Amino acid sequence: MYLRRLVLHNFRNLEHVEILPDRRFNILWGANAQGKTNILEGLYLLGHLKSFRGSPGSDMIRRKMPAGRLFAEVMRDSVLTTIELTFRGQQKSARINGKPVSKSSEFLGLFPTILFSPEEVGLARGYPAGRRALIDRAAFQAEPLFLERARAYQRCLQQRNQLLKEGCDASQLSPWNENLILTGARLRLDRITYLQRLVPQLQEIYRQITAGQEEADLHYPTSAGTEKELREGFRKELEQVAVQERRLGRTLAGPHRDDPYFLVGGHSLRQYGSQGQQRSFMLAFKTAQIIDLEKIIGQQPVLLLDDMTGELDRQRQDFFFQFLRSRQGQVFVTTTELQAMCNKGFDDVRSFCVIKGSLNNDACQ
Ligand SMILES: Nc1ncnc2c1ncn2[C@@H]1O[C@H](COP(=O)(O)OP(=O)(O)OP(=O)(O)O)[C@@H](O)[C@H]1O
Repeated sequence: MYLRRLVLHNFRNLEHVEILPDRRFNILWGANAQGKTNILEGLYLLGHLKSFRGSPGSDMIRRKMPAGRLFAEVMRDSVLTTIELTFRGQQKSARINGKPVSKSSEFLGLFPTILFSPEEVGLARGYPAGRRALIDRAAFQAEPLFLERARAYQRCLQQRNQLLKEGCDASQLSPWNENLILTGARLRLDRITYLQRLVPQLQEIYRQITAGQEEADLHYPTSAGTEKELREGFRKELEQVAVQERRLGRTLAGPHRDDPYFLVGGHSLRQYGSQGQQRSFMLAFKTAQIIDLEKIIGQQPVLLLDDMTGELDRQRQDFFFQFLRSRQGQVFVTTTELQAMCNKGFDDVRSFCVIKGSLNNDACQ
């Protein structure tokens, strides 16, 4: 699977950019704040329908313009599919092969991408929500059904929080408890199932990155079990916090509060990990995610690497670029240093110089 053509129109600072990428390695280069990451964001949006920057759709439209548009030609097993996203005000509409799409599930999965960005390195040290989101995004991509089930939990959680806020009585809350337990246990099981597949791979890669010097691990806070056991466990947690929940008016237990812990050498990465260990962990996580996704979907996802040079030292970069060379998939990487990136040993590299929201290879020579 690869991207054959990309058009970004009135998207962020890009007035009209058209890219005919190489099937393997593409470098988006230029000075700071020119629009390189905006192009990656457009690619990510076409795969995930969401920005990795957490921005609302209206932020994506070029300032003073009524609408922005992303268009891509995707080749998969010699079949061409066109995908298109249009942003107008707060509205976002999607098309596949020119036909409007009503359900996001029809669109998701057509253009699988995996992002590696410097911001993600901070997740190991940050709030639990970031670590949950990292795992969820990876799991949803491999198993789109997980996303539907996670949304069912979120909807139930919001309703239950609303009732708690309004000071409802126990009988009103009871059906919501049951639904929360059902959907919450399912969400925990989905996360645990995904991690059971991912973590052995992550451990192996971490060993390789550190030349066998260190071990990494990732634990989900609720112990694995059957769905029934997870339901019973969640029920007990809710019973324990029932009084406090009524006082504070919100749900205090459940998968929305779980804190997955990342470990290196048996110690918490968040509390004791060095910068280098955090970077290595994230590199191992992402590499494991790529390998897993390739196995699951039988296609190579497109990799989006946002300026990794500043985040990874030479040894880790060498490891990662060796891994990239060993696979066949398409890669887009942003950098301010073209030459450094060209020296990574790729045979086919196409570079695009980004200046003030336009492509201009001549001006960059
Ligand atoms: N909606 C928008 N309309 C116009 N310009 C925008 C919009 N959103 C962001 N920008 C501009 O896009 C530019 C940032 O682009 P981008 O994040 O792609 O930079 P970059 O080339 O990746 O830089 P760096 O190397 O610093 O990461 C900024 O100048 C910002 O003001």
